[in-house]
Amino acid sequence: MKYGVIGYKGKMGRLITKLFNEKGHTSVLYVDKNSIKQTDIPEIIIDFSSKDALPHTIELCIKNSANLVIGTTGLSNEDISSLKDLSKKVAILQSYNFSFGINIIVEILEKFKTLFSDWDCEIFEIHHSEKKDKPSGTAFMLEKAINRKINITSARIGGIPGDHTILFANQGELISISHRAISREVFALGALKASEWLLSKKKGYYTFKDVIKEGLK
Ligand SMILES: NC(=O)C1=CN([C@@H]2O[C@H](COP(=O)(O)OP(=O)(O)OC[C@H]3O[C@@H](n4cnc5c(N)ncnc54)[C@H](O)[C@@H]3O)[C@@H](O)[C@H]2O)C=CC1
Ligand SMILES: O=C(O)C1=N[C@H](C(=O)O)C[C@H](O)C1
Repeated sequence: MKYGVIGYKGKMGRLITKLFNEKGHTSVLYVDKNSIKQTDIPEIIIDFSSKDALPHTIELCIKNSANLVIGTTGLSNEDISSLKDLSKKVAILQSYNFSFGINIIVEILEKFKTLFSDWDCEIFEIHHSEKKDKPSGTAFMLEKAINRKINITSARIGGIPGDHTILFANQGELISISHRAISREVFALGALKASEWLLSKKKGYYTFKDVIKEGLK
């Protein structure tokens, strides 16, 4: 596929470009802060950058009729509404976490949340010290899956790619559900899987759960 990367100079942008090229895909659009290079029309645009990039990303998707895979976090409700509007024109896959593991945990939480309705719950997340947003997008995804207001504790320390723990406790027991990304390559692999899946779609709003749905049945 011909693809473009928004945030190509960043940690995720560089990994995505390397992986996609290794798999035989061709990068034809590179965008970063104050920098744009285009050699052809992309079929898919992949955005792992910053919420500030979103208006330009949307403009590029419309101009190139390109589908969008977006992993950028820290998006507002208005940003999500803009993406939903865009999904009437092209296909969009948005997720705050492109690992299989977190999406499986989300599925489990959605299914069993009522069993925990009278348990205390807290979410803890740890990320590398360069991460700009707090709490993580994934923590919000987990809170949404449990469907109630949950206290989230964040730490920004060292080079941790992404750790999330959900604790459920009552007076006699503690359940801990944890996920650790061992390397951020897992997110690049998820973005590749998502892009290949989205390529044939014409329009609509999808999440990474749609990609892994077959395996969850
Ligand atoms: N959904 C997921 O699975 C994952 C999401 N992320 C998210 O992806 C984003 C990027 O993460 P990293 O690569 O670690 O960050 P990074 O800071 O290493 O890279 C971000 C890149 O975006 C560029 N950028 C910033 N503002 C821009 C703008 N207005 N226009 C174009 N480019 C712009 C920066 O110059 C930088 O090169 C973050 O929002 C992060 O939370 C990161 C890992 C996994
Ligand atoms: O910025 C990161 O690095 C990550 N961001 C995502 C988030 O905010 O949840 C996903 C992952 O944990 C890595």
